[in-house]
Amino acid sequence: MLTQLLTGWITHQRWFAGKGRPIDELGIDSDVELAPGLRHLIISVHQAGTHDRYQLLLGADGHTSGRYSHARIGEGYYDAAYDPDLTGTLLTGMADGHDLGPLRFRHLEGVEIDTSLRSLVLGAEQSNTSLVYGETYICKLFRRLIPGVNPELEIVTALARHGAHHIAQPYGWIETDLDGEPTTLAMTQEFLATANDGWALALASVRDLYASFDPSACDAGGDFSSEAYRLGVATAEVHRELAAAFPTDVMESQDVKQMVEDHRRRLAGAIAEVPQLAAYAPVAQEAYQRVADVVAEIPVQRVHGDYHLGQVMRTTTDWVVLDFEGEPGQPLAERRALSSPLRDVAGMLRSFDYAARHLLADHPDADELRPRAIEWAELNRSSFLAGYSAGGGRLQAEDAVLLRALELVKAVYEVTYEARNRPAWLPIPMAAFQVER
Ligand SMILES: Nc1ncnc2c1ncn2[C@@H]1O[C@H](COP(=O)(O)OP(=O)(O)O)[C@@H](O)[C@H]1O
Ligand SMILES: O=P(O)(O)O[C@H]1O[C@H](CO)[C@@H](O[C@H]2O[C@H](CO)[C@@H](O)[C@H](O)[C@H]2O)[C@H](O)[C@H]1O
Repeated sequence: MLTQLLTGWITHQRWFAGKGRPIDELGIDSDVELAPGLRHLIISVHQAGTHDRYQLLLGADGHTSGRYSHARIGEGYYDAAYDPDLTGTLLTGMADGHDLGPLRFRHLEGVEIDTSLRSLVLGAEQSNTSLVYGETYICKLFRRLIPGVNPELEIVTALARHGAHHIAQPYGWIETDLDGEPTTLAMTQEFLATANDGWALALASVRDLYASFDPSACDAGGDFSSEAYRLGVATAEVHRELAAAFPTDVMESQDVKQMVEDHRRRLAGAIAEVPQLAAYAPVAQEAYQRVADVVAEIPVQRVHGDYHLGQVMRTTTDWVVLDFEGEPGQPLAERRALSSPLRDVAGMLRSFDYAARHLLADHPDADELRPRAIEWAELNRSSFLAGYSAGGGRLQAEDAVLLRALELVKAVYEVTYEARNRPAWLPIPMAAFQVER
């Protein structure tokens, strides 16, 4: 029976959020035939008081004669995201803009989608599954479904309408209604075939520095600081475009204090999960208290929300910002709430620290290299900030208190993220509390 097969299979998927807990019940909420041999399923998973929904492209084995054994779900069925003979149906649907039962396929006005391209699943499985069509489109299938328009779709379509150029152009999307709300199932964007992601570029620079005999970060061959500066400029431009495309506001003193309270609560939650963090709690508490004491108001707007080097790509001409979804796992309302753009600035500053430190973990000369790693991070942090200011981003002397606190807020988030996903990386965010700024 299909639900039994799915129950056994889903717990092994990278994107399944309920790992380690038994499934009480799995049901099929929606089952739509997209093409012969291809069904679109929305599955409900009930586990000890939680209810999550996931989507799946279900292929019938008869169609493939077992060619997609790596995507096998069980006798007779496989995950058809891996079958390029079937995934063209998604492009055709978006190109036509038709409805299929409860599913709505849409494209942006004026966009023509090439339906002849074949897909490949991008790299390793993440929280979502991305299909790359030829070298032209990337279609992200959101696996775990949260009712509401996905912030990534909402933001990039609004920015595209405003003529923004630091984004991958959106082309189309698929949606349905969940709990009475239009809910994004997938979105298709321009695939940046020749671009490199910021994390890979930064690591190349750090490796180069470690290998070189130059005494300082700025003299090393693979200097990244001019790129960090350009990234700062691009970030300021994206913030300006977000402020033009969405409402803005000013957070008054009472709300600033409320925000500080929320950060304190999150810190307490993180300590409950990762007790070693307790030793550094006073550092964060002090930074938060300074915000409550001296910051009277904060300009707020839509922001990226989970900004780091893995979310930016360098094309031949400029930096492009991806994945405006906010922090995965946070409720949609929180991810869409207005925030200080310094939150993104703080996120990227943390990312320079990550890039500098993560290669130290297994390095035989870690103690010798540590000062150079710190120097690399400081150089790129200051270049990024200089670029952000030059690009028109608000960064005044009095913003230092808020920026410091937001960096520690991000480090607290990273502590729980690493404890859950990559415990060996935990020392990287922990080090953020040991640096005096
Ligand atoms: N438009 C794009 N063009 C080229 N590569 C992309 C594009 N979007 C995403 N990628 C690649 O996929 C990776 C993960 O993308 P992302 O949107 O951050 O997914 P996730 O939400 O799973 O983290 C990026 O680091 C990048 O390498
Ligand atoms: O890219 P995602 O939306 O999945 O973001 C999550 O995973 C990130 C790691 O892939 C994580 O980022 C942290 O590690 C990065 C290096 O791998 C580093 O550059 C970031 O600064 C650091 O926060 C992110 O926090 C998490 O939400």
